[in-house]
Amino acid sequence: MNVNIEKQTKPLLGEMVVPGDKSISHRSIMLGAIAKGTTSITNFLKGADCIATIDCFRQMGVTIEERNDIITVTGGGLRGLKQPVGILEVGNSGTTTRLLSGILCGQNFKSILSGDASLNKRPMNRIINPLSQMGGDIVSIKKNGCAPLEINAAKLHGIDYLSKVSSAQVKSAVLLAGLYADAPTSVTEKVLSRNHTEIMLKAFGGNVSTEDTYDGTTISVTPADELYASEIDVPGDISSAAYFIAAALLIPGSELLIKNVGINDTRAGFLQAVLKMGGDLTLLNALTSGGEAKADILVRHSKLKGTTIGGKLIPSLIDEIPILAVLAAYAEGETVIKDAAELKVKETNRIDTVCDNLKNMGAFVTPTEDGMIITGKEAGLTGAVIDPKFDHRIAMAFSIAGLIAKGETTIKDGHCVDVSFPEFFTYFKQ
Ligand SMILES: O=C(O)C1=C[C@@H](OP(=O)(O)O)[C@@H](O)[C@H](O)C1
Ligand SMILES: C=C(OP(=O)(O)O)C(=O)O
Repeated sequence: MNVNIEKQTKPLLGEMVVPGDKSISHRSIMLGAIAKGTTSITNFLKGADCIATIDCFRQMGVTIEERNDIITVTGGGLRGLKQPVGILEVGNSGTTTRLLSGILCGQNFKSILSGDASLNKRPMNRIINPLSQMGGDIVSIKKNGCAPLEINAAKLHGIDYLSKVSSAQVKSAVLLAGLYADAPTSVTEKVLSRNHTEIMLKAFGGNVSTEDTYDGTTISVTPADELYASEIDVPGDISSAAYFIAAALLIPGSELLIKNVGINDTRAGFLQAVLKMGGDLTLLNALTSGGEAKADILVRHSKLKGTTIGGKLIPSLIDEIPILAVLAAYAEGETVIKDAAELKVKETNRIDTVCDNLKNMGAFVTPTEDGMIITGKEAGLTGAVIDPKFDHRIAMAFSIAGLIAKGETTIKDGHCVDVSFPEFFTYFKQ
């Protein structure tokens, strides 16, 4: 399905909410499924990725129901999962694949995980290596370091793992496997990646601790006898809010309030980057609930300037780089995005896909090994046919670019937004 986008000159005024956070939604199903009792989840994101997570656990005998917009997950405890009959289909979701692999390494049955064409090209040695060090029996079936993955029953040992990448998926896979190990497990990251697993594990009764160490941040988990059901209220997804924040920043006269957005420090780097660019953002009604910080975000149209986005900020805004690149194309001066080589191993190579599509719209952009350099264009961008290569973040970022570009923009295969934000184009039209 191609989506056509016309230039929009009317300001964005009023209030909105965005759907629940994808990372937290995945984890609420996973922990609910291995806990004893019934977990209830409100504001769960019904995006394709999180539905893939639900389907995988249903296939392992977990009862997951929806009533009045509340999802309930009835887990049978840490050892309550049953051997799946068929292949566990993880779709487009790296989070499902990597976190679930950590859990599956601790089970006493065989399982196979496989995804779509994009997922089956993404690197899995980053989890195969540490999980194998723990004694896990996990292999890439095609021996190419990618899914499909086959996992067999094994006894797990605790390890101290120094992660090469700041990746919450790697960290979480190891910590979840650590629940099933014979001794404590730790993961050290140079820069702390999103910490939703640690926060939620505590809510389910897990014993997790975090400390600053010489090498960065070390997160430790002790083997658990059981986890216990909890109640999770998922905050709005800052990654989804980012597109509308960007639209309001770019369209003159806009003043938009986005309510109930997750602003966990390890996730909210986008807000810091926008502030560095001179964006007018105000946080209102900030509070912490279930360990996760949230707030309403008031955003007003702003004249943006170029900046450097790199270093420690990168893990906290990694999924927002496509939309930051769009903002940079409209900012005054040069924006350098660096230390973001991880972009190459997402749903697409996001350095190439962003740069190619920005160039199509007439932007001044140069890809680099670990990011890109963008020089803002006073005359603005011109509408174009955008090929997001089935990458939801690229489709949404360029829909916003199309809103302010001259002429018409067409987003090819726009339905790929279903992965993280199925109602995106409905919100967009409103
Ligand atoms: O743990 C998570 O929920 C996620 C972690 C990030 O990936 P990495 O762990 O590969 O950095 C992010 O890009 C992804 O959208 C969701
Ligand atoms: C990279 C993403 O997700 P995942 O790794 O779960 O596929 C994303 O949502 O941008």
